[in-house]
Amino acid sequence: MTTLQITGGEVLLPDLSVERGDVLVDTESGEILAVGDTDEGDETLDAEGGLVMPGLVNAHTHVPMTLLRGVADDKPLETWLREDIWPVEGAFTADDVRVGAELAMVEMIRSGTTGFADMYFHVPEIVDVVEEAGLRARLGHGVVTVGKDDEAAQADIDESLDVAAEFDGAAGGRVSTAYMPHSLTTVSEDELHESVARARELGIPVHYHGNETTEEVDPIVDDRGERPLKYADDLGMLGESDFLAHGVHVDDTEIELLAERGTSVIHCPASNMKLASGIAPVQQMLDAGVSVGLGTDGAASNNDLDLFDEMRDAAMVGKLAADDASAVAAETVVEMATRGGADALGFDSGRLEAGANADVVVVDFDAPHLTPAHDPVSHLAYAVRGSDVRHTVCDGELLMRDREVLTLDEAAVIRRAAEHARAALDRAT
Ligand SMILES: N[C@@H](CCSC[C@H]1O[C@@H](n2cnc3c(=O)[nH]cnc32)[C@H](O)[C@@H]1O)C(=O)O
Ligand SMILES: [Zn+2]
Repeated sequence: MTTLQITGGEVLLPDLSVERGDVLVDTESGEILAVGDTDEGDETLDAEGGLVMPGLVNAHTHVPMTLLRGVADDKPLETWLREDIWPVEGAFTADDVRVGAELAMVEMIRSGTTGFADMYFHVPEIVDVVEEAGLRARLGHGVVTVGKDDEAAQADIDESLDVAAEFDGAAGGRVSTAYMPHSLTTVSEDELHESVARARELGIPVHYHGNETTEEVDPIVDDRGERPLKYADDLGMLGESDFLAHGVHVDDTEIELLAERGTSVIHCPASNMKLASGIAPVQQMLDAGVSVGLGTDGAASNNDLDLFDEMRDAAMVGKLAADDASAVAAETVVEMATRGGADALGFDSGRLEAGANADVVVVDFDAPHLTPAHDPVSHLAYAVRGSDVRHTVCDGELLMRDREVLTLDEAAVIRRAAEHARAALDRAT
């Protein structure tokens, strides 16, 4: 056994109290051995002046979309997807996806994210990059069958189920998978019915965009005379390990259903604001017992992958939505970005506790915008930025030390990403 002691800082404990202490990690098994007063490690990581906390979990994103950052702003979802995003994505090669994923992973490591869920295509490339970057991820191939002939639609579904079966447990267990139909309107009822049953046979969770906009919800209600999540429930898509992104336009009956079924909702406040999709009733969902994680969604609708930003957005817009300044409090968003997301994705992470995965980051509190540090949890929600992260550890492996990314060549990744983005845009237009 080789051990790493993260030492000299304050530690954020699972009850969100903060104490001076160390975290001892088994770098081989990738587990936390002890928190608080620990033995010395074979190696040490200096956390002086910092807060040691669980790595953040970005529970809904599309990593290769970093290449589309700033490509199409200030448009609503449907127009944005059909006019701008899907045409360029159609020109993406497997290599573009790899390069976009690399850029996203550098960005996530730098801003304290150690785990994420991703829906995209060319998933084998994304698996490769996760393996190299050292992060933890639940990955899937997004299925869109609307506008495709039967053969192409079936091929898309088969590919999603095949990659999910093939890569579950890859990268030494850091990669897990899910079946990912894009949404309840971009895949037909028969297709969902049949494919979700196949996902159940494989024992893999289902992840999709749910109740994101009124343009998506209204036609379902008009055509079927029932709420979208009742429809999803009938299709078997509200299991305990399933998780849906957005949940913006959900009514009381749907909130109750989510709580009863134990299905998680991944709140993506920045994307919902930017595309003017609406404001998710997060406090209401939490009060009803729904488990909620936090996601950035893709970089083209955010426009970054900084979960500290997302925590602040969630707290701010949550108060506005509830017309109550005490709604979606600092502790709540910190929970959502750590344990909430980890639980939604089935990661044994998101808390600093012996036995949990050693997914740990150190935030440098020695900065003017973080002074005075009366309440570290308040700072995490409202004042810390991704660039304040000093060290990032995932599965016991050091991914960034003193703001230097160790697993990917940052300068080369940035250069390649800029080149690939330009070339893909040229091909698409
Ligand atoms: N196999 C599909 C690809 C789906 S991947 C997942 C898709 O979700 C899209 N996407 C990104 N953000 C959002 C969102 O907020 N709502 C709905 N779709 C999104 C993204 O652009 C990507 O095309 C195909 O052949 O088109
Ligand atoms: Zn999305």
